[in-house]
Amino acid sequence: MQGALSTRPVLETRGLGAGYGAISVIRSLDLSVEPGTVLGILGPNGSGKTTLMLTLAGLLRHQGGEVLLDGEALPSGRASVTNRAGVVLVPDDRALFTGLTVRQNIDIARRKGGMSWDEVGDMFPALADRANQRAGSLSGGEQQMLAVARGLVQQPKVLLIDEMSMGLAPVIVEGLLPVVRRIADEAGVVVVLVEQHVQLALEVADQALVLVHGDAVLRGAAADLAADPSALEAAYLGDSPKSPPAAGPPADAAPSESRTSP
Ligand SMILES: Nc1ncnc2c1ncn2[C@@H]1O[C@H](COP(=O)(O)OP(=O)(O)OP(=O)(O)O)[C@@H](O)[C@H]1O
Repeated sequence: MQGALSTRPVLETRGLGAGYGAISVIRSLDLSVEPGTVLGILGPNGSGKTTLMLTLAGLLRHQGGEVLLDGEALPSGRASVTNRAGVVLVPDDRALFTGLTVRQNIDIARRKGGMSWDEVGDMFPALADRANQRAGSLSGGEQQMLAVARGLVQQPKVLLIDEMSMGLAPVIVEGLLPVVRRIADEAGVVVVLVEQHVQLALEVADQALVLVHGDAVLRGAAADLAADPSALEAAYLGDSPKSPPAAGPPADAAPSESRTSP
């Protein structure tokens, strides 16, 4: 995968299995992601994207295989150890302290060596302007910025962003995604981005994979995937050698024309 800073992967999974108790969702997933790479995780509803993120974050135990950070295996199902090692999740519900101000949300999360308030303000001017506003009174887009900023001040090596666009209009998402690119380019952070707006995700990502029923049915350079919407659509519909043809996802789960066409 592309990586401006080094060719040594920061994040790897080897034969990773994930799920819930007796339920297997992800089967034997291999990933290798280099510094400064944005990896887009795509796929229809229920395909295992959030399950993967929770497992990478240590919130779910592995069902098999391993997750490695800088070549060292992370313990299975140990969220605080994983977080301290540098894998930081921005959850889809954003999990902000809504009664606290923007600045307080940042200050609580900051780790030694993490981004300063001025650096946060440089990356998110809208947050700097609202330092003393309660997080609960921010707009959805501003709350998402705050959730990402709170992740950044934890000095992540890997930032897992689950559904940045949840509840947001595409135009707002379009404004947020360049920040994701900056995070990867300027800080060398690996960003793993789950995103329903396929085309927007492919514009910002270096690499992408499509999960369907827990299998990576299509993966490659984001630009290549964006250039071949029919392959992408076929992958969503389960029409792939690695995934037997299935009834297909619900109609609203398949990428719409506006999402897949370049
Ligand atoms: N706590 C749970 N217990 C059992 N099964 C679960 C649990 N959470 C999720 N699942 C199942 O795991 C599968 C994958 O769900 P997951 O949330 O990872 O999908 P997703 O790709 O993130 O979907 P979406 O795009 O709708 O958010 C689904 O079949 C879901 O029903």
